Amino acid sequence: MSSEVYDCIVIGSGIQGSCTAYQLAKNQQKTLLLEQFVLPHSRGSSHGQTRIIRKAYEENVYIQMMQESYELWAQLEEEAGVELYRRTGLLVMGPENSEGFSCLQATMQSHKIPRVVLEKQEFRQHIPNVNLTDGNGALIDTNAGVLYADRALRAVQRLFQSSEGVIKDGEKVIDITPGAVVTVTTGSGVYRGRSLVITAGPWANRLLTHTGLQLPLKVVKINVCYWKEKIPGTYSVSQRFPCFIQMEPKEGEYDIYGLPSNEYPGLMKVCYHMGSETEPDERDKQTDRGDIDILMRYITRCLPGLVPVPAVVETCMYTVTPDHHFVLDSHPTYGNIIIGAGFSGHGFKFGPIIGKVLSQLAMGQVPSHDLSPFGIRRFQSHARSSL
Ligand SMILES: Cc1cc2nc3c(=O)[nH]c(=O)nc-3n(C[C@H](O)[C@H](O)[C@H](O)COP(=O)(O)OP(=O)(O)OC[C@H]3O[C@@H](n4cnc5c(N)ncnc54)[C@H](O)[C@@H]3O)c2cc1C
Ligand SMILES: O=C(O)[C@@H]1CCCC=N1
Repeated sequence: MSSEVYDCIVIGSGIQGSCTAYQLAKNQQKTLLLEQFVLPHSRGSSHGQTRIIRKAYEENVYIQMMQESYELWAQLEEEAGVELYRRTGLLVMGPENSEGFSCLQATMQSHKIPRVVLEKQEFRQHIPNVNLTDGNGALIDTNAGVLYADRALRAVQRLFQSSEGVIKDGEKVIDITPGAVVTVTTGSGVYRGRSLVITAGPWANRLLTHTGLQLPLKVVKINVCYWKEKIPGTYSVSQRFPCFIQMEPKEGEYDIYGLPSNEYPGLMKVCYHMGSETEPDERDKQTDRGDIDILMRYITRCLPGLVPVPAVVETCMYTVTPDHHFVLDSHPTYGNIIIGAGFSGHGFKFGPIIGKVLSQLAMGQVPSHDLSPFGIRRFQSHARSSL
C-alpha cells in the first residue's frame, strides 16, 4: 500500500464520476479516479455519440438544476475547446389532458422556459413527417438539443488530468474499508482517501455491499435502435428536425424518444425509455425484444418516413430507482462516503451539476442545490442495511 493519501477517491469514470473528479481537482483536491475497464469503453451507461439535453421537466428541482447545468456545459466547451452541445429544440408530444403533459406545461411556464406550443393545425406545417396522435398536445422546448456524449466524456477526463487528477483505468475495485481514511482495494493496488465517491452506475449495489448498504436499484438493458430514413435526410439535423419525446405513447407504456439523424448518415435514433432487467455483467444474455415491438408499432403509426424495422441495435443500461429520481447523498453511516446513483436513464444532461454537488458533499460543504428529493431516506422501506 502506498503511503499517499488522496483527498478523494472516485469510483467509476462514467459521466457522473468524471465530472465529480474534475470538480474536485479544480478545487485543488488531490483526486484519484478508478475505472474497472480500459478507457474508453462501452459497457456502462455513458457511452454512445449523443444524449438529449432539455429543461422540459415536470419537476421544479430538475429545471433549477438544468439552469446551472447549461451554464456549466458551456463553460466545459470553452475549457475543452470542443463543441459539446448542438441546439435542435425538443418536441414533446403527450395526451393533452394527462397529468404528465399538463404538469410539464405548467412547470415550464412557471419557470419561463422558452417554448412554443403547437396547435394541431400548425403541427404538420412545422413538423412534417410526424403524425400527431389524436388527443395529443405538442410543444417545443426551444433551447433543448443534443450533447455529444462520447466527446464530452473524453473532454471532461482530459480536463481532469490536466488539473493534476489521476485516472487509473483497468482497475476494478474489489473491496472498500470505511473509516476516517477509506481504504479502496483494486485488482492491482490499495489506495487511501479522506473521502470516497461511488458513481458506479449499474454496479453501484455491488460496491455498496462493502459498506453494508443496498439501494432499491433495478438495472435494465436498453436496446438503442437506429431506423433507416426512407428518404435520406428526412429527419436530419441539417433539415432542422428536433429531438422528440412522446409521452405515454399508449396507456401503460413508457415514453419513446428520438434524436435527429446525424451520427450514422440516414439513420435516426428512436428508443423506448425502459428495458428488461439484467445483471450488468450479463447484459448480452438479455435478449428480450418487447421494447422493439413497441417501437416498431409506434414508428409505423407516427414516423412514416422511417423503415419500421431497426437497422442498427446497440446496447446501453439504465439504473432505475422506484421513483425514477436520482440518489445524491452521503452514506447513512459513513459521512465521508458519497453516493451518486440511480440516474434512471436521464442523468447525462445533469453531469456537470451533479459533479458539482457530489464534489461539494465530498469536501464537506453544503451543496448548492436542494438535494432532499434525492436522499437515501426516501427508500426507508426498501433500503437494506446490515449495519
Ligand atoms: C440508451 C440511453 C439513452 C440515454 N439518453 C439520455 C438522454 O438523452 N439524456 C440524458 O440526460 N441521459 C440519458 N441517458 C442516461 C445517462 O446516459 C446516464 O444517466 C448516465 O450516463 C449515467 O452515468 P453514470 O456515470 O452514473 O454511470 P456509468 O456511465 O455506467 O459509469 C459508471 C462507471 O463505473 C465503473 N465501475 C463500476 N464498478 C466499478 C468497480 N468495481 N471498479 C471500478 N469501476 C467501476 C463502470 O465501469 C462505469 O464506467 C441515457 C442512457 C442510456 C443507456
Ligand atoms: O433524458 C432524456 O432527455 C432522455 C429522453 C427522455 C427519456 C430519457 N432520456
